[in-house]
Amino acid sequence: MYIEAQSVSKEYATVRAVDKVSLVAQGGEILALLGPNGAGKSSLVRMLVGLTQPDEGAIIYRSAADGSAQSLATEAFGYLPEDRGLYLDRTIVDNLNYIARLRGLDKATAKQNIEHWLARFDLSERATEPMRQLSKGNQQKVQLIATLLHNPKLVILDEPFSGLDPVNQEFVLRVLEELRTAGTTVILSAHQMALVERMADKLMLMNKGKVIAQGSLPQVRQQLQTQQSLMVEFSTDVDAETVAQVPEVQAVESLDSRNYVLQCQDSVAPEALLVALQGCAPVVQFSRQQHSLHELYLQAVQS
Ligand SMILES: Nc1ncnc2c1ncn2[C@@H]1O[C@H](COP(=O)(O)OP(=O)(O)OP(=O)(O)O)[C@@H](O)[C@H]1O
Repeated sequence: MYIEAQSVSKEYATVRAVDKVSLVAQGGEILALLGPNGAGKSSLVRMLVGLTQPDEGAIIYRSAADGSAQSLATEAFGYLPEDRGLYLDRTIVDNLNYIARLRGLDKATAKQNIEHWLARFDLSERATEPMRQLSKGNQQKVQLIATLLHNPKLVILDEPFSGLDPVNQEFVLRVLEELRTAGTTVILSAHQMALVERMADKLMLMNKGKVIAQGSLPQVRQQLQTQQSLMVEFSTDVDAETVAQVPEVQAVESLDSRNYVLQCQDSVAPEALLVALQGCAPVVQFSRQQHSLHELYLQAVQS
């Protein structure tokens, strides 16, 4: 199954939380929604799982086989909500049995799946403890198990990494990669750029309800990158002012009297810049610095 959002918008009393957002998430693919607090990620996710309806546009679930539109059966998807929903006074295993029944699993399959996932998440020995006794991270792991228990084909996770330590974040990342390998469609929202950068096939950056960049990581980089940073080392001392006078250079940061970091428009060809810089003094080293997704994201949402 795959999912398509066609120019969906959602408005609350005073705010347009989602503004004409379109996306397609295919089986065997991880789509990550990124954006600052209030960007509209959860509002979008709630529409994707059918909890709320778009004011404009449409959400369509399609068969992977022939692309025909389908209704979304509860057993077909797993949803990790932003407001976690398990009963804190009940034990882990009671909670998971309850979820398994809701998802239509028979007793034997429920038992088998619960045991499998508890072992996988290293929680088998705590199965009979009330949720309340667990750390925040372990509660989050049980929430994830509740989402995956019935082997859904479409998994939608609102901030799956929140509350997890780095080791467990890595672990969840591996689980998501396994789901992808198994052909599951995975959509998640997250704030952890470095993790998302490593795993997502597609990214969608939102700000104030709108999409500001969308596509594969290289495509998103290209859409966000308006400036490039270059490092230059001259063979002799050069004044910062002399370097700043090179027309292509927008900003200069001096590391010492021979080494500079330069900011230029992304459209400037490095070869042309190198020729211009040679006019200041012979250049012994010249390289382009790669901005991290985190840096590009900050530039985009703060501008
Ligand atoms: N039920 C609601 N009623 C009114 N306004 C809402 C409601 N839900 C969300 N909003 C508003 O819609 C905007 C988008 O919120 P949303 O929770 O979708 O953002 P988000 O990107 O998920 O943020 P975060 O990263 O903080 O979870 C915000 O301005 C928020 O205050």
